[in-house]
Amino acid sequence: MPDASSPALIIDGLVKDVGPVPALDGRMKRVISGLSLTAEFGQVTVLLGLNGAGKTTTLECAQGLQKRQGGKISLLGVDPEMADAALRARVGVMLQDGGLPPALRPIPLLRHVAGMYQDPWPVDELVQLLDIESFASTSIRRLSGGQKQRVALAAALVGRPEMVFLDEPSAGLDPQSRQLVFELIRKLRSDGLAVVLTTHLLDDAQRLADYVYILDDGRTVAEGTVPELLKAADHNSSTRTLTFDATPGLTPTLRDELRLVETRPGSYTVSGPLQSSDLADLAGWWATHQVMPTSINLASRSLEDVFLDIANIAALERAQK
Ligand SMILES: Nc1ncnc2c1ncn2[C@@H]1O[C@H](COP(=O)(O)OP(=O)(O)OP(=O)(O)O)[C@@H](O)[C@H]1O
Repeated sequence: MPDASSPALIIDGLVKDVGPVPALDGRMKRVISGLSLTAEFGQVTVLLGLNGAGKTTTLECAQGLQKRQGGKISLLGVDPEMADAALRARVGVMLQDGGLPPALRPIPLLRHVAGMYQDPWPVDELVQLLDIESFASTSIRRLSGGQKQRVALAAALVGRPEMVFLDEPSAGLDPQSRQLVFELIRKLRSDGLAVVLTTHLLDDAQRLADYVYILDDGRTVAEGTVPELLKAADHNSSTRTLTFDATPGLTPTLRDELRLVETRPGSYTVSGPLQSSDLADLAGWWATHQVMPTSINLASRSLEDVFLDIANIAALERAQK
């Protein structure tokens, strides 16, 4: 295993231009503007961002697949633009479009890839972990999107890499396959690998991430562990949502800072900086008016709420520039 005392990946002030772009009269377009991030061994680092935020470009620069215009990158201690076969063998990559040979069947493909490494992950074990056996006799061309994803993940891991880049590994997976992939990612983490992944599924990020970077317009606009991001958002907007079902049209009186809406007859939503004393006030009001709610639910903010807040603020700031 690698030296886990220094990060697996360090990106410092990455700048990336693409083009020439016809819509810009053939000029280049800056899509990454000074982005920095770090990925540690034994952790799952998640990149979040709206479409076009720069996640794939960042990962491709980190892997040395695209040349950068500025900044420094250290991938397992080496500049990825100088990567040789030895470095590539230490890094597993699962791309969004898979890039698998369409005519092959999954297991021969994995055995072929395994043959390129001195000490590969036993193919049978990977096949079992990702439940590839059930579609093993089908050529890759005819596999469903989710089945291809699982083969692509197995192919990224068969060389026993020290770090893996997974671009949207859970996209298009059914709930059962998603669970298999999650368990495997958790195993990679506990085996000490550095896992860097992108996803649009905030629920997945919340369940898997040790550290999250939120990208917008080629920059990092927020970072932290999931609890840190949730806590910071609580300070900023402190929105928790209480919903309850009770007597239609009988609207409780609450503090001015709280917003109460009867979303449909008898269904109420309270949002705002809810405190425990508000719950006591509400219960008192119900007691006074002899109301017994039929359901009550207090939801804490999810990573999705935080992400949308941050993305909206970033978009507003861009519009004001
Ligand atoms: N060759 C290119 N020419 C013009 N624009 C490009 C080129 N490559 C990337 N871009 C632009 O760079 C930006 C970042 O793209 P990138 O694919 O990295 O985003 P992303 O965050 O991965 O998006 P998604 O979530 O949709 O996969 C986008 O605005 C994209 O249109």
